Amino acid sequence: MTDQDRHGASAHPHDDASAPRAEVFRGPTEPPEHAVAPERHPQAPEPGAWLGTHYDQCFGCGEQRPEGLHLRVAAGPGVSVTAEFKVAEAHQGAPGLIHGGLLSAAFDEVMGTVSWLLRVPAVTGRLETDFLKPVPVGRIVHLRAWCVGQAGRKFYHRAEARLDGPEGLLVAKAAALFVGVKLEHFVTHGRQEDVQAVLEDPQRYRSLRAFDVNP
Ligand SMILES: CCCCCCCCCCCCCC(=O)SCCNC(=O)CCNC(=O)[C@H](O)C(C)(C)COP(=O)(O)OP(=O)(O)OC[C@H]1O[C@@H](n2cnc3c(N)ncnc32)[C@H](O)[C@@H]1OP(=O)(O)O
Repeated sequence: MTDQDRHGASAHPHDDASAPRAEVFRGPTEPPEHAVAPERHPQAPEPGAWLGTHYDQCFGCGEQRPEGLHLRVAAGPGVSVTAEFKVAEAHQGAPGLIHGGLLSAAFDEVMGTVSWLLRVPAVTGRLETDFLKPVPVGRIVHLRAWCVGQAGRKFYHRAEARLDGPEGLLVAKAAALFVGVKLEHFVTHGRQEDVQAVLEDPQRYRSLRAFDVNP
């Protein structure tokens, strides 16, 4: 059976007149035509400044999670951040290699931290990862994430991971759609004992005030 037999008159399924048109295939992580360039908040930390953990129990950046990634994220130029972590024993999938889901988690964390420069609390709507090379235990993964566009509440981010430093071997790439939310999102949906603990801790509350200036 030929392609023509399978899909009617045309040789390719996407040539079928009843199939969705090309723009439908752009994908939800691609900024639409009307997207605007993201704006770095005037009070965002200077490039090079450490952004610190947003929550000490966070798997990505929290200091209190022994098995976590312990990402240290720094503001970069424009609307970008950089970060590094060391691949630990607890991060293995195949013997001696990082678990792919944890690399995606690292991307999620750094792209999530881009929100700090925009001063808009946002959560991941969609996250795509291209795994290009295996990543061994014991190596440093250097990450960079940046925002490529905004359309209303939707923020379009990109990220890359390189071995050992900013000029190292490119091992993975990611694209994501983040959706801006109100702080109520966290307060309403989080397990209440954890939410209360955060709200009652003045140190944590100070870091959350970064978001209050935003409409
Ligand atoms: C106590 C306080 C602590 C605070 C600490 C801060 C910590 C931060 C931590 C960060 C940690 C790291 C980060 C993490 O790990 S964040 C954790 C992982 N993410 C989540 O848990 C998010 C779960 N999802 C939701 O809550 C809702 O679905 C959201 C909020 C995302 C949207 O529901 P909402 O009802 O609000 O809005 P909407 O449905 O009208 O959608 C709005 C627009 O977005 C478009 N869209 C949505 N989803 C998708 C999709 N999948 N593909 C394509 N498009 C999508 C949608 O079509 C629409 O477009 P348009 O029709 O307008 O054109």
